[in-house]
Amino acid sequence: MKVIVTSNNDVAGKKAFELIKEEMDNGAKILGLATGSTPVAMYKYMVNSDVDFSNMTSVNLDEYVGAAPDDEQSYRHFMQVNLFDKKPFAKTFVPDGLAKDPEEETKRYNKVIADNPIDLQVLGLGRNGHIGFNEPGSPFDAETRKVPLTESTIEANARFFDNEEDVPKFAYSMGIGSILKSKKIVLMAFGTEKADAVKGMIEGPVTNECPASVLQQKDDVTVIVDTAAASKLADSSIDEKIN
Ligand SMILES: N[C@@H]1[C@@H](O)[C@H](O)[C@@H](COP(=O)(O)O)O[C@@H]1O
Repeated sequence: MKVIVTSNNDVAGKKAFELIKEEMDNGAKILGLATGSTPVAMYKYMVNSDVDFSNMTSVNLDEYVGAAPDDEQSYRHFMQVNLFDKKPFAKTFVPDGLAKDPEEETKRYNKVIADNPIDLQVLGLGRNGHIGFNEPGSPFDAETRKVPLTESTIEANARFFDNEEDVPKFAYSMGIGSILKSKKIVLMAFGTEKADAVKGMIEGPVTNECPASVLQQKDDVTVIVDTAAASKLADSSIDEKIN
């Protein structure tokens, strides 16, 4: 695990974009993408670059169950607005929040992941250490499935909805087992509210109580955090600082 601390999330987004570009120069064709506020700066750098993504495929981590693609809070909508509408990809996959049969949808999405092995997976981090929507307690070998969201995640994501009651209670999420199959991982986390999760992920025991801690066992993981999210880390955990 390589840990980079940046002065702010814009610098982090630029660094993550550069890592994507580097992988594309090395032949990467399939990106695993994430939503949330964390990757927004990275998408801005992608959109404002002269990089051509029209031969690329993307596979997103998750989607709210019940969210229509054009719902403003759906992750499909987020991806269209922040990236795909401005930088077209050849193919983009996001779980279908409106799927009638959850079991069929998870099977379909597992086939999408198997058919499109991810070269580089971008991740954010939940305040409780979740990745995708793999909440504490999630098995490390899980594939895509329908998962209940924890109170902490519902509360954290309420800022995107008019009322907390409107936050969906379930999501489709790529499982940790599938995430670990990607060749490389870039995880970003910003702000003091992520500092405990960042510490657990990097310095804590590997336990599914902090799902992201499993990344300690994977090669080729780059963690990019701002100074606030890094505030509880020991100096010895930090490999590089970028201002
Ligand atoms: N399912 C998403 C995750 O994919 C995201 O990484 C995380 C952090 O969100 P944010 O980046 O808005 O802090 O929580 C959400 O619940």
